[in-house]
Amino acid sequence: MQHLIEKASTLMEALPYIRRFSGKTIVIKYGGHAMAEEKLRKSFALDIILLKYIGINTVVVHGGGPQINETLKRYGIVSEFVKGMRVTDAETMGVVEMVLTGQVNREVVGYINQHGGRAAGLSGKDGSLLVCEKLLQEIRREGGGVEMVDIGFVGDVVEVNPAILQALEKGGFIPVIAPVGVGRDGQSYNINADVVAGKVAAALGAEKLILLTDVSGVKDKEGELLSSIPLADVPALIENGTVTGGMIPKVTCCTDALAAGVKKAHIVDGRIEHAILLEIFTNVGIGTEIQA
Ligand SMILES: Nc1ncnc2c1ncn2[C@@H]1O[C@H](COP(=O)(O)OP(=O)(O)O)[C@@H](O)[C@H]1O
Ligand SMILES: CC(=O)N[C@@H](CCC(=O)OP(=O)(O)O)C(=O)O
Repeated sequence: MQHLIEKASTLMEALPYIRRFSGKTIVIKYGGHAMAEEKLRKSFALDIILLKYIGINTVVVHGGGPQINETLKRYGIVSEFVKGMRVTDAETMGVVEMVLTGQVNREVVGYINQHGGRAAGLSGKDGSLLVCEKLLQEIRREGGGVEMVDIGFVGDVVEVNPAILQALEKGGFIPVIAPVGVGRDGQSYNINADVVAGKVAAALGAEKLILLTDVSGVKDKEGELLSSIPLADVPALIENGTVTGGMIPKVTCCTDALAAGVKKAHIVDGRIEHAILLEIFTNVGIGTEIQA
């Protein structure tokens, strides 16, 4: 009996959030640690299924950096990163597309469906969802000056065509997107998955963007968690070296998404079971909110 009362009171606490988000869109970037452990894969799948069940239009974008690294290593291909983006030559692009669309996407769709959901996998090529041009990465040179660096087939998303996502939603499916885009000439492009999540959230006018990662959130120079960061403070955190590497695309895609009208953007600890439900349905802050 006590157990039932506890369950009912938890549900009552969640009700205002359920009402608020029902019928709205939430975009979730799935990556890092949450993909590596069975219990976290299961809790992720169950959270996504629950969101869909209560009427939230749920869209998943997955990463796969560690899986790409593993396969590149097997082929003896070395890759480097510039400001969190993988330098992607033609050979690397082949591996990236194979791993993201042929392996990781299938696995993520598999976890969700295995636990009772209806996920359908696609990449940015399907329905021309993510049209890209080559991204030139801006690098500040010591002693001043800025240089635009060509990092290969890394995509700058210039057009999002969400019709395919809307068609899947109508059919009751949960779209699971691999971060590969297409140029107007048919060239495949490698896109950072956080960037894809931000662009898709903006195109769908999402209520929330949640980036699951392998740390507790954005930390300051002393290693303390910053539970909220005003949008205007983000450039300085990058300039002064507080935010580096893979955290750069995360914070910048949150600021871009907020500027494009997404209501809330969060960087959340994917190592916590049911991190998504805790973020959406409770007052417990479990990461960093980038505030508009
Ligand atoms: N200020 C910061 N706060 C937290 N993590 C940071 C910060 N700056 C850089 N990082 C690094 O960013 C990483 C998260 O980015 P990434 O490895 O690309 O994650 P994911 O695989 O989840 O996309 C963290 O593991 C951490 O090493
Ligand atoms: C351009 C670029 O860097 N693309 C990423 C795509 C995968 C990704 O973003 O995976 P995570 O979210 O796990 O890091 C890459 O090649 O690793």
